[in-house]
Amino acid sequence: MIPTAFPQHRATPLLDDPPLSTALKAQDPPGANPNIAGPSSATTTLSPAPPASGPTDQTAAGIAAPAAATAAGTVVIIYGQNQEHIVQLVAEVLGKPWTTEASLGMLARANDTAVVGILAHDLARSLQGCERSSLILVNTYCVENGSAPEDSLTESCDYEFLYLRGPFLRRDLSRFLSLIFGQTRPHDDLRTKTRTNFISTTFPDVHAALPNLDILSVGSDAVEIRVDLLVEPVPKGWTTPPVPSLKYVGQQLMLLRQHTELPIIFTVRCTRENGKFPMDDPALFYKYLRRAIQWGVEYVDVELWLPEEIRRQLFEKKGHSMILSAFHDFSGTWKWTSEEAQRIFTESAKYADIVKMIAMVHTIEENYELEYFRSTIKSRGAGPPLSAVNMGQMGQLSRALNTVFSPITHPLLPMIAAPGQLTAAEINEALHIMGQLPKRELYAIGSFRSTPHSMFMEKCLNELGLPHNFTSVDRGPKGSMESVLVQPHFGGAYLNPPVPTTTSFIPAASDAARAIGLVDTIAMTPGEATPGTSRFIGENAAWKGIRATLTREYVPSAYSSRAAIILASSQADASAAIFALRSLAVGTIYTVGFKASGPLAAGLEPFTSIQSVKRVEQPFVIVSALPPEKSLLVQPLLRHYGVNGRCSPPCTRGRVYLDLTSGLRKGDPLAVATRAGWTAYGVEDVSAWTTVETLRLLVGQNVPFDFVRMASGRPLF
Ligand SMILES: O=C1C[C@@](O)(C(=O)O)C[C@@H](O)[C@@H]1O
Repeated sequence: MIPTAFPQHRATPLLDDPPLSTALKAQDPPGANPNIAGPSSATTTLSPAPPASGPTDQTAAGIAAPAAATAAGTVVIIYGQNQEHIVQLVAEVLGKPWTTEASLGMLARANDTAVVGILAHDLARSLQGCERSSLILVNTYCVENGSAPEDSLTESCDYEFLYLRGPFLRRDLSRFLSLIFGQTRPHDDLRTKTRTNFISTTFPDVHAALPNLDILSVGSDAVEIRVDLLVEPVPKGWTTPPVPSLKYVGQQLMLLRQHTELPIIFTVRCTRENGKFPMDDPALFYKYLRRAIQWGVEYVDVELWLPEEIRRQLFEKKGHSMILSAFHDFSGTWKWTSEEAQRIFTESAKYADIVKMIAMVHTIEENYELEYFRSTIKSRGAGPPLSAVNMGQMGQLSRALNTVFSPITHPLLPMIAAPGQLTAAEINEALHIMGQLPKRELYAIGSFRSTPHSMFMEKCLNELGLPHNFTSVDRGPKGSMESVLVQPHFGGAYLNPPVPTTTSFIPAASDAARAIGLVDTIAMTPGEATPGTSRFIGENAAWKGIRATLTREYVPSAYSSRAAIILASSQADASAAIFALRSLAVGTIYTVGFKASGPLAAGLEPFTSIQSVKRVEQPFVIVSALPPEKSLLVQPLLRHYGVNGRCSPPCTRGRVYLDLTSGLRKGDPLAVATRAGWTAYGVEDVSAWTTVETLRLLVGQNVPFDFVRMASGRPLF
């Protein structure tokens, strides 16, 4: 049983709000400038330069630069009868105004300032004589009654978003839009990891996977949906079709995507390569794989036997999806040392972001040959990374040695996807035995002793089959932390509360940690695995937790150039949030309760009087990092802007409230925010995302958000 883990948001009874003026007075920082920005400066403030460290850390985090514009073209949302709400929702998630048109001919030039909705029924007529290349057509379709869009409609569009109304809709939409517009690049993120795994799910129906999906995907960086293994239900007495229909596949994919934040790999495996898809019609493969790109799937598996023209076209049309070229040899006569192996790689690499080569073997030596082959590919330098493993019991060694997208299984799956597959824990155990993953002493330093959080960390280590020890130590008198860091097997730590970057025992700090001024994680520098001789780096995981929370239901560019307000009693409490907002290129950040100084201060304006509130445009985001006893003070602002705020840009309704306060608080700002129309998040979401990042920094493994959130003891939704 996983223990209850994180600080819980306590819903205390609503207290009366202090008036807005009292709230601001109470928070006036000493010496704050009373001449605060008027409306014009609020809207024309120069975009603050991103923090010096921004790009480096952002690249490492797989974060595409926040685009001010969504895409080079007008985003046209095609919607069904009585489904106009989806146009508004898309606009909200993109942070743009919207309109509906009866004809696209009216849109003279590419214009990315607004989202345009058009009824599906009007599309074909309206496209005639229209400059198609300046439009990005996204078909939206509600699958509520089990129906599916017309093929011809889907094919005339660039992308398609299938949806069900419900609690996941907005999140799923944000993920879809972020991917198709290149605003999140999960592949860039994964490329920086030393090892990556994906779980091959083998369910005939994704519904069966949902109850265990969180636990199934611990240790995975992506989830594979084996489309060829899906079995479409048919009425009694009917025969099951040889392949699941696109309609069924679309619904299954939508369901899976709604239940995991991990990137999805869309695989249609043919009969010759251990799959179920017949090979007599390559065009059918094209149809399914092309559709996966239109659906915004992160990775599309394209088999090498498919005609070159099909592979080329898919690669050319991949948008921001990544192509995984796949080759399997079941003959039992495969030779990694052959020229054929080199040729297969070269051919695969022509149209691939990752090349996957897999062969059935019968001797242990064939694993050594594979390792030699891997080294020859590495020595070629340029080209896509190689993911290569052997199948069969004799090939298991190669599954531990492969570092790029190792296919893994889990005991809760109905069957293994290929002979010899291992679990994430088995791979880690094997690596440990082979001396590739030495045991490390990890620490939680601060006020953690016997807290649920460190118990949860230990649980994760067990689940992942990692050999490390995890110890909680209270931060004691001066010098006590240094003594931990010099332990011979010290292998990393997380620190709560964080410590200033300037603290003497903190080793080198990452760019982000330096800009924020705080270190919350001490991790081994990438590529090092041996405790005792390793070098360490001070990191800040909190800002990534904040950013991940902020972008769950809005794409990064929704924040671009828009006003934000941060309330805190000190800059230290606000700095990770400032950094996260800067990484999203927000406009002016108004501060309440503290005055910023140093590198983070550029573009911040203290917000001090009631007049200032009246003159400032509607902020898109409010973050409160107030201590619990002052948490009440944010409520008047939430109410004021929730009801009275002037919108910018006009007609966009979205706004985000993030509450970073933990502990017994006064009032219930989250409830106030929700009632006033804000998309509200509490500290539990940020803590869960931060834990995901911390584990990744400390042990290089992915523990999905939903698993962490589930373990925090509160139902997810
Ligand atoms: O390509 C692969 C690898 C695999 O065949 C394996 O050997 O683990 C399993 C498949 O599901 C996946 O698509």
